[in-house]
Amino acid sequence: MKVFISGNIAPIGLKQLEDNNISITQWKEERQITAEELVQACKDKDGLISVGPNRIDAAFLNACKHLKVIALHSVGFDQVDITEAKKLNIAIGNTPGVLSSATADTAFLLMLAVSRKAFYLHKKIINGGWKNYEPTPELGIEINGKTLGIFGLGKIGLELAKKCAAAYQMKIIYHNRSRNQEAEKEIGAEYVSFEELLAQSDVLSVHTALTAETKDKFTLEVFDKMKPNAIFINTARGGIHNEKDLIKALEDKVIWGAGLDVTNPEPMDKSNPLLSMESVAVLPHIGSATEETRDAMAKLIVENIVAGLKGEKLPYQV
Ligand SMILES: NC(=O)c1ccc[n+]([C@@H]2O[C@H](COP(=O)([O-])OP(=O)(O)OC[C@H]3O[C@@H](n4cnc5c(N)ncnc54)[C@H](O)[C@@H]3O)[C@@H](O)[C@H]2O)c1
Ligand SMILES: O=C(O)[C@H](O)CO
Repeated sequence: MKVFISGNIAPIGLKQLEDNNISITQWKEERQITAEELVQACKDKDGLISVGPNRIDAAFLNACKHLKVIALHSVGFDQVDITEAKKLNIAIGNTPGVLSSATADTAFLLMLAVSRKAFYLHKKIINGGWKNYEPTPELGIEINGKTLGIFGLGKIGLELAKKCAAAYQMKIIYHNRSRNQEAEKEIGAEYVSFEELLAQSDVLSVHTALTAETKDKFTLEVFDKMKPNAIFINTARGGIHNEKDLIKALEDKVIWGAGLDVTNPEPMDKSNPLLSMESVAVLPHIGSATEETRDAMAKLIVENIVAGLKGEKLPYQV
């Protein structure tokens, strides 16, 4: 059985694939593989491990109908045409759960970094701007005891809510497609309408998938309904907020700050105005990027690939 890997996965995953007698070919270049190159690379393969944003759209799936399984190196699957894959009987697997804590940590890190203007002040030191100790004009705001609003209280949202309730006694409110009884019982999370979420959150963190419903959900009109001292955090997908509107909302002080692990497009251009704003922190999509989590993701990917190549139901099937 032959598998193509379109990027890097943890070495433990490569070893486990070899232990299962799976022959692997891997994309080693620094640049992202193109759509044409991906089709070409998958021509004689039985499975694909898709790392990064390669579009697994109808064109790709129809050009590679022979694939038995595609294991995503992600929990998100907005890059995949699931309906078409189902029609063509190609199993799609993802990596739920194992990355929830690491990704919630990234949201937590951004929340604190924004609240104290940490990335901006770090750059200020590099640029020789730290002259002496004095009350700084760049004051932060505190998180302790404030209200955290979660948009999309699934696995990652719940991890963040638990961390914020425990560490900072934050009040947790959330808006979701359905009620999350576990969160309501465990941390007293309160279900609110989307409008209430906007009106009450001091920190609003996005954790839904990118779908037709959530695409461009956060526009200027929406930011306008938030508190002027609110912090907006997005570690889900860059397409969920409208970037032009977010820039305008920050420039006009409609909201206080923003922390982003995801942007639209990715990579973000280094001239982007968000990168020079005081109360903004941006990371290059590192939500799950810890050694422990990447090892755990690789193990799930191997389980999905091995099952898919045998024609069995994937343990983590989308
Ligand atoms: N930055 C990163 O590296 C990183 C890492 C992991 C996941 N992610 C992103 O985070 C997303 C969430 O991951 P998860 O494991 O928590 O998924 P999940 O499915 O457990 O949670 C998503 C939640 O959003 C809710 N939801 C979906 N559409 C909604 C809508 N229109 N309105 C309200 N609620 C809605 C769902 O009901 C669910 O509770 C992924 O889809 C992925 O895009 C990013
Ligand atoms: O969805 C995910 O798991 C991350 O964003 C990695 O792509």
